[in-house]
Amino acid sequence: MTELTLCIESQELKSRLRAAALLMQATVHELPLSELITKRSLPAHWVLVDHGLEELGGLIERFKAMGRKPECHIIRFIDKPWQEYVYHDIPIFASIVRPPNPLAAVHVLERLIKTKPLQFGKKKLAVDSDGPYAPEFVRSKPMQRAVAQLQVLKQLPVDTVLIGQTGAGKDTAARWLHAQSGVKGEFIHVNCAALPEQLFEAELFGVMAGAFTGAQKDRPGKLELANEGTLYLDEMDSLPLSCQAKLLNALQYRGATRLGGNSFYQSTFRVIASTKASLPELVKQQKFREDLHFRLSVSQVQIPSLAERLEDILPLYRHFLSEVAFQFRLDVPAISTEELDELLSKPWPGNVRELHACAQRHVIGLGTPCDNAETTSSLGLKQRLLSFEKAVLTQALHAHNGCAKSASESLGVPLHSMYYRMKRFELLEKVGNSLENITTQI
Ligand SMILES: Nc1ncnc2c1ncn2[C@@H]1O[C@H](COP(=O)(O)OP(=O)(O)OP(=O)(O)O)[C@@H](O)[C@H]1O
Repeated sequence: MTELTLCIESQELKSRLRAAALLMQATVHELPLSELITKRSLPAHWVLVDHGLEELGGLIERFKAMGRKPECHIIRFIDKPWQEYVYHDIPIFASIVRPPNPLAAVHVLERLIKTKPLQFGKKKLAVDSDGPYAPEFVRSKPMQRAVAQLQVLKQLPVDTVLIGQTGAGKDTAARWLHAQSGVKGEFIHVNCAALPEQLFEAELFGVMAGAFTGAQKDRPGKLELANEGTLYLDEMDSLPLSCQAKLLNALQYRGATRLGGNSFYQSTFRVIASTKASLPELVKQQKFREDLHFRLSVSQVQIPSLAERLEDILPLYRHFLSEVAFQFRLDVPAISTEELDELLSKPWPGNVRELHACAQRHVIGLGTPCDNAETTSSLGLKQRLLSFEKAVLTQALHAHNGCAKSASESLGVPLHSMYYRMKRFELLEKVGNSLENITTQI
């Protein structure tokens, strides 16, 4: 049975957590923080606190002095996401935003408690990682400028153009704006570069049954689907001129007529467009309509390239390492000084996307930032498959607390074959079990 000790000051939060514990059928103890700090032995289970870090200082010191993995795990409730992100050296298991009701509390607590065997003693502690613009990742001036603009624009649903290199985070920014603006409707993504010219009208404006051969049913267009939401026109700079004229009309009147239809429908949506190239430059080259450029560019945000965000590279990289390690149930690798230098000196033409891929390779053992990507990608198919196999096995073993039998069943491989593979990849030690331990668990 799960045991929770509540060291909670806020009465409101306390009653929510009591109700959550009831729903989870967990046993609850209550204790003021001062008593917890001076208690002879710490409770060997989950301790829920809502204090500031300063107030928690005594408890943290006590954990540190113990010099070993404590049996007691602290979950700290905070007011705002990103108040703290990752704790590398203090033994707080997780910081989570105060759940708004008991059901939400059950949800987060159960999730945390389930991940305990995996996260315990590891550095992946972030739970409330619901935003790409945590102060942690926005230390560079150009990114601070971009985020300040996005913060304003999330409250003003004006049409917006996001300008930036490939992989810099335009899509991320568009989705963030949509999520933060609190609109009722959906986020509808249209990749202008992948949309054949002949299908443009059908896709954007919709189709009535019988409009052309094969149109058996009425189909709404993206404009209709985006009603009360966001229409994200990705790679807007790739849209052919003929389509630009049709789009301009639809944006001007915020509506269209389905192909084969007679009636004009209206739709209320915000347009966010992304472009790699400068629209005024394309206008000069007569590749982009000036009127459409003016129509869209009510506001513009330049998303900086990673090379302009040197201060953000390390926090982002660390975050990706933790995220990927968590995903594959692998250890978070340490970063050497050479690797740090390399991370800061690479040109990163693929921007954040490339950084993420680099962290993936690092975690699954396919290369460090010091290896150049060509060397890594020139690894043979066999070697890459072996690496993937190792990651899958490790993940299954962690998910089953090191029990080879359960892991082999979940993967659908015979037990003897599981052992063979575990030995081959030296996983017996990695999951913290000797062969004998694992055998006795069978
Ligand atoms: N600030 C950020 N924090 C965390 N991850 C990010 C951030 N910005 C971008 N990413 C990640 O980088 C990758 C590329 O980002 P995204 O798709 O937003 O770029 P893009 O500019 O739209 O790229 P493209 O022009 O190629 O479509 C994604 O995996 C995204 O999750």
